[in-house]
Amino acid sequence: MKNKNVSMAVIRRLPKYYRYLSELLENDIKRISSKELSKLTDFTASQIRQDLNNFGGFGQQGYGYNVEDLQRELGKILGLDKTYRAVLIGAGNLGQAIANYRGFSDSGFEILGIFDKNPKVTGKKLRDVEVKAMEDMGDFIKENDIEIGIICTPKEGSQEIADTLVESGVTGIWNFAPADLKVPENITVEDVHLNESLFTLSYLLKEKK
Ligand SMILES: NC(=O)c1ccc[n+]([C@@H]2O[C@H](COP(=O)([O-])OP(=O)(O)OC[C@H]3O[C@@H](n4cnc5c(N)ncnc54)[C@H](O)[C@@H]3O)[C@@H](O)[C@H]2O)c1
Repeated sequence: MKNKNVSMAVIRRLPKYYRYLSELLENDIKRISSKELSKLTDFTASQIRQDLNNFGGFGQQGYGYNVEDLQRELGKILGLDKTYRAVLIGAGNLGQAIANYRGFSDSGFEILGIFDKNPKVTGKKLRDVEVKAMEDMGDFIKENDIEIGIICTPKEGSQEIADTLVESGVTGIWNFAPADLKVPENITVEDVHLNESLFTLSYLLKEKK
């Protein structure tokens, strides 16, 4: 599969293709042209063909794409054909919402451990997972072969949490804290900065007036 040096812009479009293809499959639609996929996704047909060609191309001239094959292959490209073992830190409003959402575990992201520094929160259960004290996190990560850390704490303390995650063997961080974490090169951080997204909306609304 020729997926070396694929740009981040392409990678960021793949989940959207995957989502629409999954919906098509649910609706029992067996094939789709890049033109039809373009109408759904708002990407141009040539963009779609170019994007998919990065990975070897899956369409056939005059036929389009086989929805099931393409969805499965994109799933593999996105790494969704395996399960991921994760811990979540910060069992507050956001942490609880994420831990309670079944969609993530259905996609193969299993939250096996939840940690919080507040003793009033530790001992409580979120979807059968007991919230543990931060002191227990390092050993838990090592013993349970955890790959992903989900940070749902305030900015303060988030860098120290990231450091502990990395020292303990985590290789991916899903970061909801409004902080730019410093991590070694071999560690992948995906930030979800909800406020920044909201401020972009605010800008775009202002520009329309
Ligand atoms: N709640 C949302 O919808 C939302 C929206 C946008 C951004 N965020 C961001 O997500 C983060 C969490 O927000 P929230 O609303 O869930 O906050 P919250 O105050 O409800 O929960 C934070 C939890 O983290 C724990 N915590 C704090 N510092 C810690 C540390 N150093 N180690 C371990 N645990 C620690 C607290 O005890 C608490 O249980 C914040 O950074 C916030 O900016 C949340």
